[in-house]
Amino acid sequence: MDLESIPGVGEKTARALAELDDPERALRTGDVEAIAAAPGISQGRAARIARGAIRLEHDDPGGFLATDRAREVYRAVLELLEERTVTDYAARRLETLYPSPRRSRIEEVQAFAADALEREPDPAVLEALEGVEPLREPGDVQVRERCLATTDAERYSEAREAIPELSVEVVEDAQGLAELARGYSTVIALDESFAGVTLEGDVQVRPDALDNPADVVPERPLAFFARNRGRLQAAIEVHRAADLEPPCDLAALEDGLSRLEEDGTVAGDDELDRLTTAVDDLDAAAGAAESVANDHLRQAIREQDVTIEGSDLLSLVERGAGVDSLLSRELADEYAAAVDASRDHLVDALDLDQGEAEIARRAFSDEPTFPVERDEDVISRLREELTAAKERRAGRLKRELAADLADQREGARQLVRDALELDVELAIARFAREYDCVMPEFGTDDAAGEVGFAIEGGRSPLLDEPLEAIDPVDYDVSGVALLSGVNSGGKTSTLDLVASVVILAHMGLPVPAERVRLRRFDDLHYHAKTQGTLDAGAFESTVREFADLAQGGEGSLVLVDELESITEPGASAKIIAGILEALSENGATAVFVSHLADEIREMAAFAVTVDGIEAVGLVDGELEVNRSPVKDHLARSTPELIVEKLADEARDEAVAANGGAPSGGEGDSDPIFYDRLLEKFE
Ligand SMILES: Nc1ncnc2c1ncn2[C@@H]1O[C@H](COP(=O)(O)OP(=O)(O)OP(=O)(O)O)[C@@H](O)[C@H]1O
Repeated sequence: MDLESIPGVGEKTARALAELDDPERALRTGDVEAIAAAPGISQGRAARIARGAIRLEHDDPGGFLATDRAREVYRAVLELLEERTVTDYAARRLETLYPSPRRSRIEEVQAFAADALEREPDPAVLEALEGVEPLREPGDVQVRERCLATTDAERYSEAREAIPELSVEVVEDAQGLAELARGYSTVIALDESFAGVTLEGDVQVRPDALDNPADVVPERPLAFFARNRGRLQAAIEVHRAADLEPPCDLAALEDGLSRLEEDGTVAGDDELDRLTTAVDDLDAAAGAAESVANDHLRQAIREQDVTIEGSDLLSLVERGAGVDSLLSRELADEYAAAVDASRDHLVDALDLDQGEAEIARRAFSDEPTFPVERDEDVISRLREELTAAKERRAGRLKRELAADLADQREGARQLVRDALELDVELAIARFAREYDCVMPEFGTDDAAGEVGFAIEGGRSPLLDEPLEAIDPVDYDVSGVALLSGVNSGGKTSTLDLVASVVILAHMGLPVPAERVRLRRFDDLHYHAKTQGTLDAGAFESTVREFADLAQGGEGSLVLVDELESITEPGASAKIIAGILEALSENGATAVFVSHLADEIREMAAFAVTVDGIEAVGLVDGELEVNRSPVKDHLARSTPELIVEKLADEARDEAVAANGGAPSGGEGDSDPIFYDRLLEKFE
């Protein structure tokens, strides 16, 4: 894929994207997280790039959302979807869904959405998703006890490149290797020429080492799994809870992970634990063993009556002999017992095996001394012995576990991707359930004679009301229509409903209605109500904008809310009538909300449809509104209904005051006056 051919991707971004492991996969699957891993690319930019790649694939010119309000509505419905994701990944991935005029794109997402609607948003799955995140590559792994060695400068560079986790040393000859073996637990010689050389220490000759890095540094795959252990366990849980087809053997992966500590070492091996504890506790145990011997001896000395002949004492003193010779002479047995106890203590405390115990026992000399002291050289040897055994064991376990896990790497990646993708699907499923959505039905490509849109039982997701408080709205428009209606009748909410349904439908998603039929639009121009009268400059630019709109318009859906405030009512009606004429001639679909519907109709050179949201009457003194616009019907205005309401109230008051007979002409509430007004509205 030529990255620079993606809309919005220049040379610099293309270079950044090329640094990704698999840029094509990331772009193809809309993996915003992976795209954002490219240097200098934010999540928001990554989503735009992903949308650009999709546009390129579907030959989509873009620009469906042609106005600020259209973009706002898109953002609002997207937010409703994003709110229903558990993971950040899924929220970012949803950003790659955008309204497109292209059939192939709409159908692609529709197929995905149809699968999504089959999903059950089980609370256990949602809970398990909390722990899933895209996998991370481990940071720098450095292994200090192993090194690579070569005599060749070229191999040296090759080795540094292939296995950066180990240090690479250049040696002259076998002598050099021997020196390295003193500093490292394991030396891996890369040159064939060293084959057959025997040296002290763990020196391995492995000319193929660079081809099998995981064998030489099992820490590498282990670090990957250790770093991602929690995420992988959560993804396993998601697969189980949702009963998803797993891309790898879940039990084997789980078993491998359970053998891994968070720092990449191997867990759950008794022998390794024993050796690790022995190394860690060696000093403390040696100190304790000394105390055992000394306590023992002290006790023995205290309890002993030492009888010594004067001549013997004299000779001892003359020889300058210390208490040690006295000990060996008089307390030899006690000393032997005390030292034995200390040796036993050391062996038991560190749980040493036979070979180690033999060394450990030598830490306390048979030569009597008081106080008894460990031989530091012996303790050091023991430490070296234990450490080497520990590293050998850890190395073997790591290699075994790394071999078990290495094959699961791809499966593990897929496992997490599938879990994250499920979150995207579940967000769509939850949105669709909560808003009682259906998949919309698109008509054929040509608009001629076709419905623009027809919504049955639609409920605007933008209304700030609980779903059960929203009255379902039916509304269909083909061609151009004016929408009249009482104040606060729901005209703006109807435009919002149309806009959100059309946007969701063009995103390929289900829509909040009982049934929706529509044609495929090229773009959506939604103009929100302008606040107050525009000044001359703003008026001019608005008229210019509509002039542009009136030029194009074929394949456009134009929604306009109370444009009349752009200037005084008479002039507004003329301008709106002109715009409607042009849009109608161009075959656009349009709904203009206006309080001047009647005047505009008068001005228009064609029979513009006027639909109306009507107050059906007064119920307990409150206006009751039929939220579904009535076709070809200018809605009665609110003032008329208010007068009707006042007339009714006045009549009731009069009846009450006169014990039944309406009088008229008295007090504030004059029914006759209100009736006179009502006649004028007829
Ligand atoms: N379908 C509906 N179901 C329930 N309530 C609704 C519905 N449509 C609108 N409403 C309520 O009516 C209020 C007014 O709606 P809206 O602003 O759309 O009316 P309007 O006709 O555009 O008003 P105006 O005459 O001021 O322009 C909304 O805030 C909402 O509370």
